[in-house]
Amino acid sequence: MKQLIDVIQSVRLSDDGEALVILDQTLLPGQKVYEELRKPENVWDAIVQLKVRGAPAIGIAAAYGVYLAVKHSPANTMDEVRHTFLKSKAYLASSRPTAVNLFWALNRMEARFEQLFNHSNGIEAVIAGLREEAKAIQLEDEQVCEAIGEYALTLLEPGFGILTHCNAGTIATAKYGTALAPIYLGQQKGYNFNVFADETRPLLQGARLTAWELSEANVDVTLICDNMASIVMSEGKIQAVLVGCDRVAANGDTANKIGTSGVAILAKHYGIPFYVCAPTSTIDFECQTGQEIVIEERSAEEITSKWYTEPMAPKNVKTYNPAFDVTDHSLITAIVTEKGIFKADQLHELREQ
Ligand SMILES: CSC[C@@H](O)[C@@H](O)C(=O)COP(=O)(O)O
Repeated sequence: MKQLIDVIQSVRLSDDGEALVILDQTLLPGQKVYEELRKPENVWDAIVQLKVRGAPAIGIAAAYGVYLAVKHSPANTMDEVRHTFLKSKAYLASSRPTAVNLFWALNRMEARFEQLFNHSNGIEAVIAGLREEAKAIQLEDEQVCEAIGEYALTLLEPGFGILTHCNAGTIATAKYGTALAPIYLGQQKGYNFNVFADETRPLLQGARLTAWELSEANVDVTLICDNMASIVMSEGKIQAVLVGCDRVAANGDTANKIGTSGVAILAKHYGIPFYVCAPTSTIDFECQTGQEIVIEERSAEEITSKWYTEPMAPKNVKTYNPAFDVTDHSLITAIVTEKGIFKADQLHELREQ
């Protein structure tokens, strides 16, 4: 029988290569709507609105975005093509600031572009090469997530209660997810995990996406409000915390969805291991500590009125809506990558590889 991870693809190129097809994550779990995006403006907008979200999925979308910009451009000369490429790259890079995969994927596309530009047999060859590179980023992400899942599974035992925050599942990546990858792989082996999903205020990625993904996949999942994590931990229901992340600094500090650092502090208090699952493309060795990570701030409306039929806060009340927070490396038991499991102070080994 086909599993959810085999049938849901949140980002892919259309069969004719003319558009990026995304699953609109803002409409889940109510509606499963796929949208075709042809222009960089559409891709930019989909990333800003979180129609496509999750660090690896954003990177894949942006990679296809620059390919589509060149493909649909009226450029006639190689210099015009280069101008189009660089303009759309800079534009897509401005969509969200925190997830390093966005910049990583765009830089990789640029390196390929320069190669093609210097050795190319014309515009069509550049377009074909960019398409190939974006597809490679997507396929590699699938393999990378599977490897993360296999490594993370070695840290877990059948029957474990697992707490997760936000959504680092199959829809946030090419396939499998990062933090949810070991849960899918464990399910295939009959591990029978009990997963607790934090609802993840204010945009409810845990309630709308993780709870949806896991229940569609027949994983035992229990939805809790963010402020219930402490009680479920104190009741002995959680044996491990698994989260994804948007950027890992060289010292192991980790930016992930707002609320993650609070979960890590609780896990430390209750003596529960806290694992961050991330592809090595999420490690930013240019960034020395978490203090250097730019944290996206989003609109007040996400806190005051979204999801409610009437505004839930006084008009004009001051708000603060950081989309991510940084978990100090001292709270992280290990970082699970496709190349193995690392303590924060071992990350430099990956830099040397
Ligand atoms: C594999 S997804 C990893 C992270 O991007 C994820 O945990 C997260 O925080 C996503 O935030 P979002 O704002 O929903 O894009």
